[in-house]
Amino acid sequence: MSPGALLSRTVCLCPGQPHSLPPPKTCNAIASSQAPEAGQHIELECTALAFGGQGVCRQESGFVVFCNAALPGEKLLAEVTAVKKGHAVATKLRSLHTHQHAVRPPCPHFGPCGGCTLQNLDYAAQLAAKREWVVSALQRIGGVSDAESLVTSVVPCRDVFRYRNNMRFSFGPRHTIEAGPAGSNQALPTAEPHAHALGLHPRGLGATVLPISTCHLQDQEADRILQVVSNWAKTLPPESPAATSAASELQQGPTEGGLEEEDAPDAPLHQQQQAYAGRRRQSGGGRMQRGRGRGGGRGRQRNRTVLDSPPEAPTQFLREVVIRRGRGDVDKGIFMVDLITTYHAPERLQPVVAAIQAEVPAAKSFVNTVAATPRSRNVKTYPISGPHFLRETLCSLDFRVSPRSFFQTNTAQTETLYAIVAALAGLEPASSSQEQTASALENVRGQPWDPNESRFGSGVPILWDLFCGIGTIGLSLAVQCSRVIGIDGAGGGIADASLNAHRNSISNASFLQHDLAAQNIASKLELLPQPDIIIADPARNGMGTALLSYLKQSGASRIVYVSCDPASQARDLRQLTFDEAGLAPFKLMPGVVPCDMFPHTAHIESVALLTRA
Ligand SMILES: C[S@@+](CC[C@H](N)C(=O)[O-])C[C@H]1O[C@@H](n2cnc3c(N)ncnc32)[C@H](O)[C@@H]1O
Repeated sequence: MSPGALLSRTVCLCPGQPHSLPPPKTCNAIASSQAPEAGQHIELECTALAFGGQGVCRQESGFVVFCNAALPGEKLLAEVTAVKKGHAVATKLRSLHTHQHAVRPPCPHFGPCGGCTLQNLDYAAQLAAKREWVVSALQRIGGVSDAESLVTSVVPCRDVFRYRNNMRFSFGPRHTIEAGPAGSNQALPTAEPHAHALGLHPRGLGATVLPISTCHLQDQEADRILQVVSNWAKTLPPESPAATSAASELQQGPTEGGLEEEDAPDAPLHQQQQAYAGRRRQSGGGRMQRGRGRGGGRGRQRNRTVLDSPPEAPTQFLREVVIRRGRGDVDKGIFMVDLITTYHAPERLQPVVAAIQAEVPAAKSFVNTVAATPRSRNVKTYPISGPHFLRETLCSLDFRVSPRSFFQTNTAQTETLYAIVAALAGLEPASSSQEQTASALENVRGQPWDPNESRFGSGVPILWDLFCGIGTIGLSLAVQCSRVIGIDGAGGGIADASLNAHRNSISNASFLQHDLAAQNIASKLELLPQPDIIIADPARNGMGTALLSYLKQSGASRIVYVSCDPASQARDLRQLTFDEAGLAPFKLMPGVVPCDMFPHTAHIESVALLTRA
């Protein structure tokens, strides 16, 4: 979320209404006459990190300025890049003193890359800032006055670099950008448009691509694949100006830094419906609308069919590449490469597949996803070579992951997250082998509530795993339940989940495809065996109001709410705990546990337990 979005989104804290982070109170109090001018160099003091990783700074007058790369407590010199109503946006030029938590970012792309915006802050300080985001969202959006005492310290990640099992890189349609002054986040248009740059979107410049040679979040062999694809792309003849400008218009990818956590919900090969569009929608309504406006009619028209051959209008062929690495026992070290194109022309991809195979023998699986636009409703994935899925191991279970199925990106830390979820659900964690998991559980149990108090006897509870993806959470707990019902909107994820139950000889779990945001969702859910425990792990936009109302009137005694967006989580918790006539509210329990799945990025996972008040 950009600071601008953070300030401009409308706020309504009535349960059941869409709402968002309210603007900092100070902003409205400062007269706009005290605003700096664009281009001006100003001295700032950073007081906090806003959700999204921007430094919240103030001028001496108190005027609020959001500045990237600014660290809490730092005094700095910055250049104002934009002045909005009530706040300004600036780029850091240099620090005015040595900051105690500043570290040298190891990545050469730090600054312009929109991915690791916190790489210049030491890890302990990152964790402190992330905890503050969760506390502040609960206070300001959730209306939780004692949030400070409810939220535990953040469960850290053991591996703070190269922890991701997949990365998505974009082909640049028209411009590339270069690094700005060291430590700053400045993006500069190059003189020469380059149609075949491969990299990540810089923050705030969705239609441009920062060429990336190495990403410290993926492993080094993945870097080699990235370089092979990048070198191949450079040898291609440039696209026609019409094609690149069409792509530029349509390219409003949400993957700033390639780090969107709502990776595409999947549908089975050749049965994709709405999945790719779903991911884009989940990642932020504002972006979706913005993209639609820019894409215009052309984008909508293309959405209707998958393009099995080049379209009539000039179209840039290459869109994105996703590099996934198996980290489980079976496919450990095996890569799946998904080349995402705007139309199907497999012969054009053969040279790059051969080049990757020659350079990185561990790359065994190649697929081609065809999506005419980032928001295409019809998407197909065609196998090119090798298996068209990966096998992953989580909590000692074997999972099949299709190319675009959602799978948590930090495999090692996912086991820790799931152990926290199990503990809060009153169940035994499926895996507590890692030291890290043990300390996470200690973190949970150190709180003044006792999970044993309402512990379910083995095999008793009915568990609903809402937003289940490929079924990982529910299946890992199935042995302790009489029944697990997993629900997700993505057909491909549900297909994988059912296969995963079978593959692991789990017979008490079933998986259903439903749009949990639908207004009539109650009519679907009331037909199911009613839950004792609900685990909900929605995408970034949280749960819909119809679902929240249904959960409130369900017979469930506890809900474990896993979220990758503290703001939408706080909003939903407010509705679930709101005392309405005739509906027994839930109570938010002490022990809201932030778990860091994404070091150096402005993302935090947070797990909350609700029980009946
Ligand atoms: C953060 S993922 C969680 C997946 C799973 N719990 C896990 O740990 O891997 C969010 C999931 O929500 C699903 N989803 C998003 N919007 C949905 C909707 N409106 N209805 C149902 N499922 C939805 C996505 O397909 C995705 O699988």
